[in-house]
Amino acid sequence: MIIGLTGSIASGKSTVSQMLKELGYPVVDADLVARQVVEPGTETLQSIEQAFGPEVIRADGSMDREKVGAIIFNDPASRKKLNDIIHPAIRREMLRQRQAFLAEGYETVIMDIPLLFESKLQHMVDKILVVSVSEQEQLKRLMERNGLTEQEAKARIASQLPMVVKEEGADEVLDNNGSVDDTKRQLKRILDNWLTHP
Ligand SMILES: Nc1ncnc2c1ncn2[C@@H]1O[C@H](COP(=O)(O)OP(=O)(O)OP(=O)(O)O)[C@@H](O)[C@H]1O
Repeated sequence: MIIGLTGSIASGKSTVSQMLKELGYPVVDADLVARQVVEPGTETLQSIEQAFGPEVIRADGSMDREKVGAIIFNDPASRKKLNDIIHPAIRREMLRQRQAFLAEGYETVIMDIPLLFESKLQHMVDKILVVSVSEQEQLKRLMERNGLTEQEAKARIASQLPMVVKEEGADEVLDNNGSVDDTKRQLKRILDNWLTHP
């Protein structure tokens, strides 16, 4: 079974992803994959160099994110060009890692995809688990973790798909308003249920 793990900013996805790793599940981490596909020497980075010129590559062979950021800033055509290179590469690599875990003999694979709904990647998974918190708790945790003002934190929350929309698309919603232990108990219950009644 392929389980997609998602939620909103500061809802507790990383916390739950870590719990799943501790329980022994293999995790494909979309944020990590996004960095892996543009590591020095990758085909994707070569394509980016061809598209935007050698100045986007640093002396050590890594991508100069600031330069790339400056090029695509306020330039939708360049942004699209970059996304058209990077997004398919991320999807391919996520599927490759998923397949590698299955080939190793794992029967359940977790795909930790923060923007699962925004990127329309529902087709990659069999079940969707959404980690949810109340707006109040989300705001409080985000301000604390990132040292943001209320206004800054609210702006970040507003830039994503609303929590309720994600909950509607979920097979199960994990309520992360309580303690970490409470979340762990819910997680185990949901997994037991899915894995015994797929
Ligand atoms: N049940 C909980 N009780 C208290 N604090 C929590 C709980 N779950 C997570 N947190 C804290 O809330 C913050 C956000 O959690 P986490 O980083 O797991 O969220 P996330 O969804 O991965 O966030 P992002 O999308 O921004 O990376 C962290 O500081 C984390 O330690």
